[in-house]
Amino acid sequence: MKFPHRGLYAITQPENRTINQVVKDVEAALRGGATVIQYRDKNPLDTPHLASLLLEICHAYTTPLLINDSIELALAVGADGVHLGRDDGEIAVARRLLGPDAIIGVSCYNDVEKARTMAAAGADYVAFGRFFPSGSKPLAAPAEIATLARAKQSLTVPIVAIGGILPENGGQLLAAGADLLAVIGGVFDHEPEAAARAYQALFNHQPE
Ligand SMILES: Cc1ncc(COP(=O)(O)OP(=O)(O)O)c(N)n1
Ligand SMILES: Cc1ncsc1CCOP(=O)(O)O
Ligand SMILES: [Mg+2]
Repeated sequence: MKFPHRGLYAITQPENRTINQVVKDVEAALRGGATVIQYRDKNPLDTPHLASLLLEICHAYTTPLLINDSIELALAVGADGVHLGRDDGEIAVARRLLGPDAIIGVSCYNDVEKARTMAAAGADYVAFGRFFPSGSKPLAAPAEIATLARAKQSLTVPIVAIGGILPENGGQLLAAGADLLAVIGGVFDHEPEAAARAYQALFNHQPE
């Protein structure tokens, strides 16, 4: 499955939720128009089981499911790809294990030079952030909105922005150069279908 060029990138929030609730919430986000789902679970209960359920529902909506942090889990469940941060493994290893069609995304924080290196190494998208204070990851280091504009000038892979993004503040990130908005709390701390629609509306106001 291809990584989209724009849209809402919804990331799961399984803490204090049942497996059924997470699946229902992800389906609601998909109904609302989420274009990518990432399974991110820092305190897993039954990770392969939940990941497989999410993969099934994502594919029913022809939407890719990426796995956060774990190349092994992505391989085990046949996910569409993986998201790697600075301590999560190498692009080359992910590519070798997951294959040429896998979507491999990387965190670049506030570092455009790193993003160029990662894109040259085969990353399918690069992510910058956090742009606004994030309740989901309070200690995430800040990134500057100007970084998005600099990234846009020198990168051809899609640019993802993350961190404290709401329908009210996402537009400025798109205007600065982000292609996708990655969101946890703004979608899953609310009714996810309506929340996803509110983000999707931002893309209707941006030039292609
Ligand atoms: C789309 C996207 N961007 C950034 C991150 C953060 O990755 P990382 O720095 O590895 O932090 P954790 O999410 O693992 O806490 C992400 N997950 N997704
Ligand atoms: C995983 C991650 N990396 C930087 S901020 C963040 C959390 C984003 O969640 P939220 O959209 O709730 O701020
Ligand atoms: Mg990580």
